Amino acid sequence: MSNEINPPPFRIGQGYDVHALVADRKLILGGVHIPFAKGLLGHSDADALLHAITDAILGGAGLNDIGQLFPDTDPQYQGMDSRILLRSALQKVQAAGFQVGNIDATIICQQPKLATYLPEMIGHIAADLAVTPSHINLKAKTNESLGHLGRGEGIAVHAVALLYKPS
Ligand SMILES: Nc1ccn([C@@H]2O[C@H](COP(=O)(O)O)[C@@H](O)[C@H]2O)c(=O)n1
Ligand SMILES: C[C@@]1(CO)OP(=O)(O)OP(=O)(O)OC[C@H]1O
Repeated sequence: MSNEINPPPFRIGQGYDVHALVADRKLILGGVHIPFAKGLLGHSDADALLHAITDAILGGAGLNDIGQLFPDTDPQYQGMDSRILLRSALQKVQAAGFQVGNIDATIICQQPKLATYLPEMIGHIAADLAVTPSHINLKAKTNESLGHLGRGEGIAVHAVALLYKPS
């Protein structure tokens, strides 16, 4: 039987984001303010973790990407809390008939150490995606001092999302 007539109930999505670390900005990841000498540069609050997850769920649903939905040329998104963008993306994903199954993400961050902040980030993401925290997994890795990420010039995030169509 053709997949077009009877598509599988599961879809995967992948997301990636990177932002530069600069002075005089707050470091916000997963909606958590992390005390550090630098923060991420961006049009919004530059929450690279939430942006990668937003792109993963949008990608899974075939809904383009965060920059197309929320352009960085639009003043309404300046300084925007990225949790609002994530919740807005979820509404679009749900309107397309999908729910979030689980999320797995890796934050590539030479400094600061993030492990103690991950549970709070998971709580925010779970609440915003209307799932329990057991559906969200986050990992932090250094870049072993290699390259621009290893020199602490920025933070990057890779995320995958499993979406399903409720039967
Ligand atoms: N920003 C980070 C980076 C890493 N961690 C924790 O350290 C462990 C070892 O990281 P390596 O990159 O050296 O493999 C990692 O598994 C995390 O638990 C962290 O908390 N914050
Ligand atoms: C979130 C948006 C919108 O404010 O801007 P930035 O904070 O610069 O982040 P980016 O990861 O470049 O993604 C898309 C944007 O349009």
